[in-house]
Amino acid sequence: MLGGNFWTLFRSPASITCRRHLVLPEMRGGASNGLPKQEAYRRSVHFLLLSAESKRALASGTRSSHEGCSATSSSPTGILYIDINNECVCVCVRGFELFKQNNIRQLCSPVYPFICSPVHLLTCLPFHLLACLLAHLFTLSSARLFTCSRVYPFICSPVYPLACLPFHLLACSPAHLFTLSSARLFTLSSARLFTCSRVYPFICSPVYPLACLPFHLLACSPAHLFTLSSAHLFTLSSARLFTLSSARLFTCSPVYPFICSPVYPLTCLPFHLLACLPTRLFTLSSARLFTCSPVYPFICSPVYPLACLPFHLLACLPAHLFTLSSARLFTHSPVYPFICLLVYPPARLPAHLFILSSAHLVACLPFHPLACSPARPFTRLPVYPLARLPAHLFILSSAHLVACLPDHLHRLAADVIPESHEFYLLAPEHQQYEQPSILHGRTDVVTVTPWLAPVVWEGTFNPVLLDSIYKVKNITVTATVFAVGKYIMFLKNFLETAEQHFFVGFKVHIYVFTDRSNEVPQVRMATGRQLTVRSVPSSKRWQEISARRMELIQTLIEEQLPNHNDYIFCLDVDSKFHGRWGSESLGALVAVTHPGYYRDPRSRFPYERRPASKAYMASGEGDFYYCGGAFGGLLQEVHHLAKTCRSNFEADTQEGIEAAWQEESHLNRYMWINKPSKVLSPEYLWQDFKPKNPEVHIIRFSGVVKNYAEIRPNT
Ligand SMILES: CC(=O)N[C@H]1[C@@H](OP(=O)(O)OP(=O)(O)OC[C@H]2O[C@@H](n3ccc(=O)[nH]c3=O)[C@H](O)[C@@H]2O)O[C@H](CO)[C@H](O)[C@@H]1O
Ligand SMILES: [Mn+2]
Repeated sequence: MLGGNFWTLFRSPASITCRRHLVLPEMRGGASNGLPKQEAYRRSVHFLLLSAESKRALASGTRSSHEGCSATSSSPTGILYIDINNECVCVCVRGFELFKQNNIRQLCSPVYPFICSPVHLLTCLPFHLLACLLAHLFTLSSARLFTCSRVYPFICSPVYPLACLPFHLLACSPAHLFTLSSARLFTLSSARLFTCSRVYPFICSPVYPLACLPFHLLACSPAHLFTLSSAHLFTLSSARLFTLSSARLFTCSPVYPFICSPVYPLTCLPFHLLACLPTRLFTLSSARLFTCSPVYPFICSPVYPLACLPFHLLACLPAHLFTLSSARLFTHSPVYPFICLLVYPPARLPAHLFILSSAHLVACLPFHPLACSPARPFTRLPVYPLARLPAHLFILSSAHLVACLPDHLHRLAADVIPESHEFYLLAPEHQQYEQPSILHGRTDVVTVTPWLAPVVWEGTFNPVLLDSIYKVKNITVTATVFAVGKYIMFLKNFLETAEQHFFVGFKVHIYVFTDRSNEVPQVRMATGRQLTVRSVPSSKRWQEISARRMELIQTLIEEQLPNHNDYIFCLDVDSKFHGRWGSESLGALVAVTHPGYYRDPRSRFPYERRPASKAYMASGEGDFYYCGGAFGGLLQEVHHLAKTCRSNFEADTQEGIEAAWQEESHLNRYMWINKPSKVLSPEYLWQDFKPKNPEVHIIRFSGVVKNYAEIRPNT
């Protein structure tokens, strides 16, 4: 038997070749294949730990004979097994072949599944993912760290101070792993150990390109430490160090003081950060962190394999997070949906964010409101003991594994539960505009609601600034307008004035719903603006036409407007634009105060007052009276509104009741419960017949005077 410390087997070629147990296929051939034993050994570079049972299955597919034996056997693929105290070491001469075997997963030892697992072949995934698999995780957490010395000698061996970071080593991406086990490990053990520093030969060796080393090693290297420390370490060190290091201190090798030392808690800290290879790190620290290129090429670049793991960086430092979010969030790169999207699918949030939430996310709150939201379960996670990384990785496993594969990224995007983008008001860096004041401004009107939604009046916003903020978001603003029956006559004016005033310079898509498609006027539209005509049935009752809009808006959003990050406004056609209606009106849920009632007490509001109706508003209830002729917001918000109003309207119809002002009544009820995030002043829907009040400095949109009897199908 090989005895307790398997490491001795690999420690030097000499020690290997003199052991009968390790008989490699080439060695069997002896002189016939002309390979010196040492060379044969070097080629037997991939080793796996298999259970005896797995070994049997792999070797022959039979259940015969080998259990507990110390003999060797080989498969046609040149795999050789050695039993060590009932653990089986599999030495694979042609490792890649072995890894390519389809059935390898079943053949893998539960003791060390991740070595044989095909998931390793995901080349750009770093150790987390390797470590993430449930099986691995358990292996790592339960068995390895403390008990594995015999089974996995090179981890546990005192010769190998990385004992404190077992999975780091293992974690090396497949390429690394192979490299390590094949080229490096043995090379190292043979070549480096003698020539390099006694303490950590293979790190210190200039022969060893650090670029190929797993970052852990970087993290461990005193030399790197200094390099890294300038930018990161001190930043990182402040809060966590002592807590985190506590667990380590006992287990770490004195050979590696800086791992164990409370001074160097990076062992337990986000080594992801350190994971950047030296060149990257410089890139990071010099170019990125401070300059915050909006493009963030190093993340997206295929040259940068960590591209798949931006969240590590996110997770590491609030600074990064901010940096990243400021760079990313408005670019919405499809390459990086899960970063760029403002809303993480809660279940797929980078686990680090979960884990670090107690420490980090609070700092990031404004940028990651959802991540921090008390509504999200992960925020209730207890403070994560970072020192216990296996558990940490366990959480990772549920979230990451899927999320990291490039082809899953797009799927992720589709899974997003969209929510408000309003937190991400990212202005261009050098935007010049007039200094704002919190002392001077409109005093004749109220500019904020009791729930702190802005009320948009002329003089309360900077249009240039707002446009620059929303331009970079590359949004499309949809507008719906209904022109059924004779109302088609209003359409031309509506469209022409929209060209002049409605979101000029933005992508605008106007949907016209009409029963008279052939009468839709030809209106020249600017680049980026388009018109779509949809046919709708006419009706004998104007009330029905008006109310049915909710249903059609709901359907439109469901069928045609999948991008939930865009905005929509639903407008009356019998109106014209007279002044700017632009980005200042954007918000998650936007309502316009009715020009006829904004000076009135709520008792005078024409809410639906019959309790039988689902639009019922009791006396003493209600904020403002909002008009049915203009409302909007994020697609998802408006969708919810339209769906709700439609179903309430239809429920009323079932009960034989029609609200006082049809869908407008339902809208008001809805807005009472779902407070609009932005309220537009009556500037945004005036009525031509009404003289302008002094507080109204500009009329932006206004209902034309019309003869109801003439244009409506019924009166
Ligand atoms: C300015 C304002 O807030 N207006 C609202 C108000 O009355 P209005 O008097 O403004 O209602 P309205 O006659 O303009 O009808 C609302 C809209 O429905 C469409 N339509 C209506 C009738 C018709 O035969 N063909 C047609 O296309 C058209 O887009 C019109 O703009 O109360 C209505 C209650 O139902 C709606 O809530 C309106 O939005
Ligand atoms: Mn109208």
